[in-house]
Amino acid sequence: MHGGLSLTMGNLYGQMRASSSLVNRLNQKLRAVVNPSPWLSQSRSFTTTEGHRPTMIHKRSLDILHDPWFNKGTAFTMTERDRLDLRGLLPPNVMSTEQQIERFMADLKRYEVEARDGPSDPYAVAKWRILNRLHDRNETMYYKVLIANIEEYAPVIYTPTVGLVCQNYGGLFRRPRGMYFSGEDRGEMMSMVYNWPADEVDMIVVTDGSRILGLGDLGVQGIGIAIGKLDLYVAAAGINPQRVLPVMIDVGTNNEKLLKDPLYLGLQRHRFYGEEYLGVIDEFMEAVFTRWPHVIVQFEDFQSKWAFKLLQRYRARYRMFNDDVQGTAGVAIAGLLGAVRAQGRAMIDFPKQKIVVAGAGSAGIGVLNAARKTMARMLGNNESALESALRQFWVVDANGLITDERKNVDPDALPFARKIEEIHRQGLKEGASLVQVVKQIKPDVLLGLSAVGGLFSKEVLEALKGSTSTRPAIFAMSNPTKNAECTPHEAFSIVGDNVVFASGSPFKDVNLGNGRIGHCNQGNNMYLFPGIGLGTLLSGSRIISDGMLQAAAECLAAYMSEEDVLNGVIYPSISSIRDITKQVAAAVIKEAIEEDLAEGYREMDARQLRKLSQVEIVEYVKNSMWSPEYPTLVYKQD
Ligand SMILES: NC(=O)C1=CN([C@@H]2O[C@H](COP(=O)(O)OP(=O)(O)OC[C@H]3O[C@@H](n4cnc5c(N)ncnc54)[C@H](O)[C@@H]3O)[C@@H](O)[C@H]2O)C=CC1
Ligand SMILES: CC(=O)C(=O)O
Ligand SMILES: [Mg+2]
Repeated sequence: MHGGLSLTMGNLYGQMRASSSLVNRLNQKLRAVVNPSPWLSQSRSFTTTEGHRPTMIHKRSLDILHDPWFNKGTAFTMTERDRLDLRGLLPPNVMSTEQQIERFMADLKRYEVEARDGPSDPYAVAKWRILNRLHDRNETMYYKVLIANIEEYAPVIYTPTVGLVCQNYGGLFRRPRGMYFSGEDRGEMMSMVYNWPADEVDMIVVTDGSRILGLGDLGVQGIGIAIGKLDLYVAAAGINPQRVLPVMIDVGTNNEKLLKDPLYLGLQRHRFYGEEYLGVIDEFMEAVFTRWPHVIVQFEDFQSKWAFKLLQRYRARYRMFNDDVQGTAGVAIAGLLGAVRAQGRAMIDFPKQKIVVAGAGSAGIGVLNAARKTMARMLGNNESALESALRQFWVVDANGLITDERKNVDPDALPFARKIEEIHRQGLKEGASLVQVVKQIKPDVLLGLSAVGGLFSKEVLEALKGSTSTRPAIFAMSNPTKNAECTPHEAFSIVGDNVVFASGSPFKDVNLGNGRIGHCNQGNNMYLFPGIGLGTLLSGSRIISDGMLQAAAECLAAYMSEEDVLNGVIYPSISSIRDITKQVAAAVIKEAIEEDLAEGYREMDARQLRKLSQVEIVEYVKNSMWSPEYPTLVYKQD
């Protein structure tokens, strides 16, 4: 790999006899590591053609990958990975040098063609690359730039651009970030977790790449979403970047294109399923919680079938949550309550809202469950309230309206299957189309988590004009931009100037003429997950309870003033995300204390935590948040 640049030990000592000043210099080098300087590499007398004898190296693990002289990237063989503590620090597929060059060249050539992310910003990927290079070079500066310009760069490091980055990760991959646990690592995870250099890790975001945003199965390339989410943990929640760990669990892919791509970086086999799949995830959880017992694990972008199962499997045992199910639910609840207030009504009127949801996957069902519970609490918090809340929802998936006549309804969606007699009375039937449902129900809210761009077609939006609400709300929450169910321009121009609009990825506000603005809110779980993680960390709660999640959602809902919501502004600006996160974290801590879950964090033990006033909790959160400032460095010998 290093060809003429590498030095074998025999060759090195032979050359050392030739020059005593060089000997001194080389001795110096050898004390630390056999790591030839650029000067040496250019010296013709040191060029070797041997290349078969080993190069001695006094480095291990990430230090090798970050050393341009020794790094071979994806070309490290499995035995080398084991010998040098590299297992898990690289994607699992071992590449030849030729393949590496081919991948690099392919990326270089398609640069101009694929650096496009719809009409929003043709240079988004180019910006991502520049930011990524800074991230690799200087973390402090990277986060300084990100925090100071969060509104401008969140869409680059997060949705929508991160989606495009994941799709092209094979080409964009340069220096590894995070860990890769693969199905081939079974039996090894407990030891390989020690290959990560940090003794303390606060936050892990893990994905298996099976449903990245609305882009489907991207296999090992999904690591980009874990990196993007953790960037927000640092920028918004002030989690120390040395204590975050993005993780990809590579259990194969069912993406046929990737399976056939010789340059794909992940395991080239179909996904594990059943007990085999669970075995891999179990082993991963055990390994990370053994090494870092206080870590919080955020599950991200797992396909629905596993999202719910894994949540149920682990939530009582580990400090974990599923962002797509639980984070999204909280953000949607805050927005739905905002939409009620935007109609000039009190929040307590929420149980009267008629809500049509398109999409019954991890995100849609998460939102439905949370909305049902919120309504039930307002209606008396008992079984009959939970039952009657169900009447407010109509759920449409890829096969149309879900009723109890449907065969093989997903168990998580089953409670929301409408009774067929009731549906007939409403002029509908099993499998009715979205447009038929909107026409007949005349809902207050139309919420999309379908991953189908343009699903809220002209016809659907025309139908929504018949809404019985004084101010219908449209949540086109699917990501990235091209998957949004409609654009704000379509919503305002077809349904009317009065609608409340939110989308998962950012759009610009719409000029309605005569100085009026149609506000485009960003309804994205980024407003909650950083605060849920930070609040859990600082409370020392062993689990993340429903109450803590509810407190986070209520805090976000309360963040907006009456004036804001009446103007159709139901979510805050991302420029205040650090402040929002601080408040959300404080609400989570308060709830953990009330539920007697808080065990404290570092010097702040449980007893002291319980004594804090509301103001003091906020202060505690603020003082615990990391800020990007250069520390003074002093050398200390081991
Ligand atoms: N804004 C936010 O904060 C978040 C947005 N999302 C987005 O939500 C979307 C869905 O995510 P998951 O629920 O995990 O995906 P999923 O794949 O599990 O679910 C998609 C659902 O949409 C349904 N669907 C497909 N075609 C449809 C059609 N023509 N009409 C109605 N329904 C249709 C499917 O039957 C399925 O129930 C993704 O685009 C994701 O990016 C997810 C989490 C958070
Ligand atoms: C925002 C997010 O988590 C998603 O689209 O999956
Ligand atoms: Mg997600």
